[in-house]
Amino acid sequence: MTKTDPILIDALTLAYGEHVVLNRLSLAVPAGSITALLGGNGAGKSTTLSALLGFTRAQSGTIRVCGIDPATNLDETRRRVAYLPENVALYEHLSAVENADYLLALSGQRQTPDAITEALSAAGLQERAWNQRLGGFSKGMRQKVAIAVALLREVPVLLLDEPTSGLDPRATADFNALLVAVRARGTAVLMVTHDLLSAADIADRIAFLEAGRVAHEVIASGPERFDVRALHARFQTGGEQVAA
Ligand SMILES: Nc1ncnc2c1ncn2[C@@H]1O[C@H](COP(=O)(O)OP(=O)(O)OP(=O)(O)O)[C@@H](O)[C@H]1O
Repeated sequence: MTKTDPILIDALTLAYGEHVVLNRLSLAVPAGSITALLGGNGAGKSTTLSALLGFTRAQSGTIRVCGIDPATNLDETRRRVAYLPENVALYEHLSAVENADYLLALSGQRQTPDAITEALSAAGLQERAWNQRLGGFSKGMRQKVAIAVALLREVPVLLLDEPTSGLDPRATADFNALLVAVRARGTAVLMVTHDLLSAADIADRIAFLEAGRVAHEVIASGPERFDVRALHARFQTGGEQVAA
C-alpha cells in the first residue's frame, strides 16, 4: 500500500445501524492493476464499492480515490471513477452511439462521433449495432457500451460489481480481455465478483473479504496464475491454502 495508489482504504469501519459491515478494512489497488474482491454473500463487497463512490459514509478510517475523499468531495471523485453495476443502466430508447454521447455529456467529457465509434469498436461491439436502440441488446452488448464509455472517459479508477454474472463463457472472455486492455492504460481496477475463473485469469491480486476485513490476499507472481480449485476451497473451508 502506498499513498499514491488510486484506490486506498485504510482501517475503514462502516456500520448500518448496529450492524458492522466493514471492520477496519484495509485495501489498496495500484495503478495499472486489477484486484478481485471475493467474499460470501453479505460480506460487504458492494458496500466497499458504495463507500468508494461516496454513496455510503463510513464511521471511521480513511478512504481515498486518487487522493480525494469521496465523502467530502463527491464531484471530484466521480470525475475520476467509472462504475459498472451488475446490471448496467443505459437508455433503452437511445442507440449505442447516442447512449455513449449522452453519458459523456452528463459527465462533462464529450467526445467526437468518431472517437465514440472507435471506442465501441475497441470494446468489441459490432458495427451493425452501433446505431441500434438498446432495447434488443444482450447483457454482453450492454457491458460493451458501458466499458466503451469508461474507455472514452479515460478515468484512472474502474469499479465493477459482478460484471460477468449472466455472461456466457465467450462473452466473459471478451469482457475480461477488455479489462486487461483497461489495465494496460494504467487504470486501477477493483472488481467485485463471485466468478473465480475470471478472477484467476485476469486479477493481479485477489482479496478475500471476511468479517468486514481482508482476511487473506494473494498476489500473482509473474506469468503464474491463480489456482481456481484453491480459490474455491477457500470458500469451502475459510482456510489459508490459497497460493498464487
Ligand atoms: N442500505 C443498507 N441498509 C442496511 N443494511 C445494508 C444496506 N446495504 C447492505 N446492507 C447489509 O450489509 C451487509 C453487506 O452487504 P453487501 O451488499 O455489501 O454484501 P456483498 O458482499 O456485496 O454481498 P453479495 O455477494 O450477496 O452481493 C449485508 O448484511 C446487507 O444486508
